[in-house]
Amino acid sequence: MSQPHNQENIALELCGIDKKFGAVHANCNIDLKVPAGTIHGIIGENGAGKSTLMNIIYGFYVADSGDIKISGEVRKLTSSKEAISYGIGMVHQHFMLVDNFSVLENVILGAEEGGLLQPSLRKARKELERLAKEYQLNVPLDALIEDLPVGLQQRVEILKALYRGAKILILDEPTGVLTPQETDHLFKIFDALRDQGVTILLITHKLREILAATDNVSVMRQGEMVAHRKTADTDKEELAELMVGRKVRLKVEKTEADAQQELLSTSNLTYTDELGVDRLKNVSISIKAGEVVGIAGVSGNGQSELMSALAGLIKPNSGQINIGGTQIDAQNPSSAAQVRDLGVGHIPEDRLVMGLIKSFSAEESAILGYQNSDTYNGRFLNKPKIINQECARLMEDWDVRPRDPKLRSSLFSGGNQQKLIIAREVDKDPNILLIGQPTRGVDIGAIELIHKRIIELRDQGKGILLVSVELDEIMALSDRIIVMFDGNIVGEVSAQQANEKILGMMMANIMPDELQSNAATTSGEQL
Ligand SMILES: Nc1ncnc2c1ncn2[C@@H]1O[C@H](COP(=O)(O)OP(=O)(O)OP(=O)(O)O)[C@@H](O)[C@H]1O
Repeated sequence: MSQPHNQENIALELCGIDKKFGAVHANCNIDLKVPAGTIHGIIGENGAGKSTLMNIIYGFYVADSGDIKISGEVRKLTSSKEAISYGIGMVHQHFMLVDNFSVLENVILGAEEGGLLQPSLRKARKELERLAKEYQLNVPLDALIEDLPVGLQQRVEILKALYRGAKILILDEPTGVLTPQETDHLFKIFDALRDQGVTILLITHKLREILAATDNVSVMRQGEMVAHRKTADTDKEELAELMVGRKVRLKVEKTEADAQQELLSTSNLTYTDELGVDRLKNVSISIKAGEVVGIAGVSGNGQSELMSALAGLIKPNSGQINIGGTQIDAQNPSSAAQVRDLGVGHIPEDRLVMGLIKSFSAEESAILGYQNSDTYNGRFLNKPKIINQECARLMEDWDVRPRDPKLRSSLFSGGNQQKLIIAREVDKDPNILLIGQPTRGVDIGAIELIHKRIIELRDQGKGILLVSVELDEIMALSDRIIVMFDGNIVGEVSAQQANEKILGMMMANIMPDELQSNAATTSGEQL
């Protein structure tokens, strides 16, 4: 696994980095060389040790052994402050910004003497305007963070790192929350940074992005660095196999759907949020047994509110929801528990906010929402042995790693948390599954499993509503695709009709020529 490079041009070198968390050997004797002014991808299954390694480089964790060299010099990095002083910056998966501060205040916060005093702010503004221009990082400097879309919040994080002098920038899953357009822009920013000699370490599960954006790629598996490749010399199939240690089916195999009776429908559902914004405008949909209905749209166009309304989590202003023949009074909707009783399983979009409780053990998270059922409760006390056994069974069935029901939910990697949540919901044998972003931050082996299981559920006659920002995923799994824009359903296409161009245009509320002729049959009322 040699990595030949001219020593003088190495921005970052890791020699024998080792880190254990109790029995978990998260990083085993890792060697890595990253040439200056390159974009270096780090890939690996969930739990392979990527975030741990990046956190060591960023001084957030201290390695048990091994050396970190920055521009050829061994540096002790025992805090993020030290790492920043050596020119290392990190943009985390979950942003670390103060919501009710402006962009400018966030960038300067803690970065220089004088803090938020006027002279410092003036100086910072000038510097930020320069950086924004140089790297296509335009952000309104006086806007509050809470008013910015996630794509712009991410730019603030990048600006923050550059403002502190970052020459090596680590980005952990930066595109998970971005629209395709925002992702394209991010890659342009990467190119501009590379042109100025900045070195980028990019962690992503999306092999398409690795191939599009990086110069080199290194693969981790079970704590070890198992391969290095020049990006130009490899392809998706090889990288997937290196990550997982076996051949991975990248294509979803499915036969044509055999849609049966209607299981769920809405008519003219409307919802206005607490700020008075109309999020759902007369949304009418139908889901039948044995089909996957995908909802495509740039995030923020009503998909999340539709899922929440169907799951009984928000109260629509008007309209009807019918689940399995039971008419629900949408103004006084059943609680989430009652919706569940009608056979609806819900895999929420944000697993850390609504899917599980981070401080709970896996076995506690594995019964969330069902904790009051007789299965888990005796007459007076709950049944700890049953709860433990059930969680162990789900872990085995869905390959949740590590198989430790007692481990805190927050200590599982994102993909393993996701498998646990899906396992919990599917295990209750619902007729209808509302699935939000099923593979966000999930590795390729787990995606293969999750996709396969979703199609199996469809073939068993379940009705599935799928919301995903990943167009590839929507196209691979759905039998029908509904597109939402500004709270409206703007059209529907079949799996056969759909392609990225058509969906992209509909997501921008432009009716593609191909669909003009049958536009009349795709309005919300007919769905
Ligand atoms: N603070 C911690 N305490 C205990 N175990 C931990 C801790 N942080 C990580 N781990 C474990 O170390 C291993 C590596 O985790 P890490 O988060 O580095 O993987 P990853 O490759 O980044 O995964 P993902 O792609 O899901 O983000 C996992 O088994 C994880 O459960």
